[in-house]
Amino acid sequence: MKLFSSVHDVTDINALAKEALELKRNPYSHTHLGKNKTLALVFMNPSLRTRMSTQKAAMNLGMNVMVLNIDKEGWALELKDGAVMNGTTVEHIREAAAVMGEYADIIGVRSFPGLKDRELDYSEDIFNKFVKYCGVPVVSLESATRHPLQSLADLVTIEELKTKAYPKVVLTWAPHVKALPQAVPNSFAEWMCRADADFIIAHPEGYALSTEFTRGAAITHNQEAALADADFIYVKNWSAYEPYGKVMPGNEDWMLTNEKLRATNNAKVMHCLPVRRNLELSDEILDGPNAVVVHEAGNRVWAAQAVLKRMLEGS
Ligand SMILES: NCCC[C@H](NC(=O)CCC(=O)O)C(=O)O
Ligand SMILES: NC(=O)OP(=O)(O)O
Repeated sequence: MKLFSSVHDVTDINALAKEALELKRNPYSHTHLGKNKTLALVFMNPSLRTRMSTQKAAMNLGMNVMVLNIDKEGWALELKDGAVMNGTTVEHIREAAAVMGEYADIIGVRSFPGLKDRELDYSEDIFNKFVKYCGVPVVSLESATRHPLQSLADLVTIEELKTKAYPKVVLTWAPHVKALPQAVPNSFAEWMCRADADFIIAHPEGYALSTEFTRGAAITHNQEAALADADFIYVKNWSAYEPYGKVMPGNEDWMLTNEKLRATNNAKVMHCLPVRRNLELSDEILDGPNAVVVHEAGNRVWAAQAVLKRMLEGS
């Protein structure tokens, strides 16, 4: 594997999830694989889980890891080709990415969307320029439109905890005070559309995701109907795709509560984290027996380790 940017870079998602679970059972089975290999993690935005779980995964494989918070610690990056750099940007991504490729065998990149210009965000300009200029395998640590390491960990979690071959999985929109990216729901949808699951998306009017990611999913504005008999509920806020990046007033009643859980099949509640308590998800759910969010975050290690292992193997 030379690139892990979306579900399209994986031929068999179930085999990859199985490999992640094998690594969970035997984390140090491949410590020789990463000997004298270096992973560089480049962050343009904050991170707790992605940063620590990917570092841990690399260490389990015997790799060395370097982290650069390029937004705070690097030179201001220029992205535009042909730019006359007489303003605030100091270094072009062409040199920056190429230089990092001299120091690392694999590079991870986190680059959130600006949520102002849809065409620019959905072109994955920053992520694709890293891929183009660094010259080594690249793994997405959440890009403008996708978060595949999260989605793989989510698939692993569902495979691990499901009690039937074909569980009902509901992705439900949740309230928030800010405009958030569509990357996590886009990505979860495109993985779930290929998973062994009955997959439904519930969101208020105005929050339809791009059909590029949701093709094959059932979509409804009726949260109550969607939650009926659900085995897994994936809670996430996102801003509108059209009009791009907007947040509509209202819809506070979309927060998941114990009352809403009653109609489900004792559903396990998932969230990628970080989660804003009592806005996106109630205390009673997060502190109750149905929440699997910490377990899910734990699985980020095995997802990252399976991907890094394949990159190191060149398979
Ligand atoms: N990597 C996990 C999610 C990252 C991001 N959440 C956030 O930016 C939360 C910010 C806040 O709650 O203020 C998102 O939704 O894509
Ligand atoms: N879920 C997730 O990606 O968390 P971080 O943003 O903390 O990495």
